[in-house]
Amino acid sequence: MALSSTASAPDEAPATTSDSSLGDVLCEVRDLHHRYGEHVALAGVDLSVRGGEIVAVLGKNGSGKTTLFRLLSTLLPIQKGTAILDGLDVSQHVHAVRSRLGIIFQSPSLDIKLTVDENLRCQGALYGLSGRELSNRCDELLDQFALTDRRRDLCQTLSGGLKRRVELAKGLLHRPRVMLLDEPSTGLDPAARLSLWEALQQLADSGVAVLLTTHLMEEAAKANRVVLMDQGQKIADDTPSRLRAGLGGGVLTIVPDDIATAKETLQRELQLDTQTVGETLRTPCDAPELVATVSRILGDNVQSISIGRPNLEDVFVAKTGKQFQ
Ligand SMILES: Nc1ncnc2c1ncn2[C@@H]1O[C@H](COP(=O)(O)OP(=O)(O)OP(=O)(O)O)[C@@H](O)[C@H]1O
Repeated sequence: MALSSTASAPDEAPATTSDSSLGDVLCEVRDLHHRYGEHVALAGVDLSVRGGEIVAVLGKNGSGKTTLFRLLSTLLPIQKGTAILDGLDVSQHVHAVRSRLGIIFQSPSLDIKLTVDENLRCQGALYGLSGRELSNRCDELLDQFALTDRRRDLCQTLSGGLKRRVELAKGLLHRPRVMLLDEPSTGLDPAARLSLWEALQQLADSGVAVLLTTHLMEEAAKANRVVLMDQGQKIADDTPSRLRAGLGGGVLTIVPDDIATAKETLQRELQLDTQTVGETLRTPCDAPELVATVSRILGDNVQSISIGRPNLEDVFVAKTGKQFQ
């Protein structure tokens, strides 16, 4: 069994964008509600994203993330509340809002029977670009996303990561001020995710407001700010490090052989409440001596015990009393 009281590997890059380096608020949502019939999908959400900022909306399946995006992208009418994009009221300026918005939805939007170039050109034409302007813009984006040498390849021959980069380039052709990405990492391997995040950071550095949804903790932890959603409501909104620091103290992580028995033993013997997270039991812990006590109580039924910093999953559990997964 491994015992450790050192901090676990950090799950996030620190939020590096200081407030002074951010631009104007380009996306603002106030008291946004949405119902599908009797079902409440959004119950009064407030949210803002400034130019240069990457904000991750993190929530379990069904928490309302996609609904929020559909409203912002004018695909659903706003029933109650307001959404302002680049100074324009979304419910009143549908076409102007669309021209300022880049969107990447969960489902792929590329025509895989066309080349990379052809996909970009079709998109450009939809936004009224043509001639030299369109050619120059395609060249610029292909270069930015390291796609120039693949421009004549059919999209069906590209890897998942490359396809996502083409989608990003496509979404950026018309120079949107706000970029919405719904679960952008879906289906990507770790290397492709890394490359996608580099591209997102470049975007933010160029002044674009980036708003993305995710249900991946490690992805949200890379954003400048995380908005935690649960059952159509915002339950937290801060930088990843401040959210984690807000919990204070550390978190005890136990990897038992038999998780159910260990949970029951800790409750019975120590009155210790633990949350099951994957194959582990986790609980807030400010007393390092608890490691030895838990080890003694669980005996052979434990592979490792460690104390580390809280992660965003711990924040979610603390705010909602529910497990994230
Ligand atoms: N067209 C619809 N009709 C009825 N209910 C819907 C519809 N679309 C979504 N919902 C419900 O609204 C709630 C919010 O759904 P939404 O898709 O916005 O959540 P989400 O956080 O994006 O989930 P996921 O991570 O699974 O995409 C869920 O309870 C969902 O079942």
